[in-house]
Amino acid sequence: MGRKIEQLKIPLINKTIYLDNKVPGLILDTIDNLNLTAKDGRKPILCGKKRTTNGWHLIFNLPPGISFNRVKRYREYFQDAANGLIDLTWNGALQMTIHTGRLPQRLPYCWEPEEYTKMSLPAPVGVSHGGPVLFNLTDSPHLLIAGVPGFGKSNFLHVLIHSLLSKALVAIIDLKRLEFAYLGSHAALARTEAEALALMESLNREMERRIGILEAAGVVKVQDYQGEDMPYIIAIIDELAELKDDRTMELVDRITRLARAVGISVVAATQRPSTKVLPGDTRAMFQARLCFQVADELNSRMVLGESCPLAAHLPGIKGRAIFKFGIEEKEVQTMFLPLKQAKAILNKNPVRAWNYEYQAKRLLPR
Ligand SMILES: Nc1ncnc2c1ncn2[C@@H]1O[C@H](COP(=O)(O)OP(=O)(O)OP(=O)(O)O)[C@@H](O)[C@H]1O
Repeated sequence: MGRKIEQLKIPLINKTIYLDNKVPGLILDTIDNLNLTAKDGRKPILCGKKRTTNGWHLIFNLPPGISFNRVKRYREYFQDAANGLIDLTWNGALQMTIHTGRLPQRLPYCWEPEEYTKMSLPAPVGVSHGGPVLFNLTDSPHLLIAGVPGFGKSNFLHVLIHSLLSKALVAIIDLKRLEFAYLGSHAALARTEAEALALMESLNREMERRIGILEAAGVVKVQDYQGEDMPYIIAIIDELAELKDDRTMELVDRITRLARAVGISVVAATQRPSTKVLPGDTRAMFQARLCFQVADELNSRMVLGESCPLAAHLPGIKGRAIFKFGIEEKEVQTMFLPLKQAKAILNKNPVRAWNYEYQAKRLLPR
């Protein structure tokens, strides 16, 4: 994990809750009340407990007849009882990590990609109860962002773009036309349906070209290719629901299915995560999900998966979201990058112009 974000030192605002001695007892009461017992009447046995900087860590032995999956189904009840977020893992015993500290309500933008030398394309998400959260975009190339208006989707896109500009080419579909205009000379911008289609077509051509080159070189992914410079490309779509053209959506689907190996990622944001906006098959290609406040549990489950209603119960704090990557779900506070600061950063530090000039012709006829 990088030093820069760790240095921010997550303030634990509500220490009275986090110091609450009653949490292990409340979890045991919940086990009783849920009647979480095997057929022979045996219950999970608490065999270890310790305080952490951020809450509690409890270890349970499960008797035969109670599976880890069965306990996981009751996670919401344990969270309500402990008034915190709970991670459940299994390593021969049930590990229950309870986060009862509170996250900061605002986290200023602070990012140095050079510190993450082991990741080819590090993307910052924010901080969780466990510390900084970031992921390697090349491991999980596509990211879906959702949430009702006004809680931080666009701000997160600015954070992501600024964090990646020095390492990747960025193409943006912004049919709302205003939000990303200031990036006009740093990224390929598509602001009409026709430009969005042209952008997706050229990304598709670039994908095919790269697949051909890798095939001829006998390598399976861009990271292993030693020939011509093939920068990572991030295609950002702000408000997926605005893309009405079937052909554009077909190309989005094709790129999410085939572009992983050739260094092209799609990051799509939407207020409306329904299957009409994003069909199930395409949705499955987005392995990383970031969900800000949503209207109800149904919407949360649509974005984060059947078992995750958490985004419907987020506190009404701007920038607060649930990040899901693989089986991990984390409540995060995302970084805040006001537009004025974003512009100032660009003016001070014109990024990657050489690469942009070289590749832009392929990305978008301007
Ligand atoms: N991470 C954050 N930390 C603190 N405040 C934030 C954060 N993200 C957004 N905000 C605040 O919330 C406001 C709305 O954010 P943003 O425009 O990103 O929301 P949105 O979900 O994209 O809404 P829309 O769908 O209408 O574009 C911002 O103007 C800013 O004041």
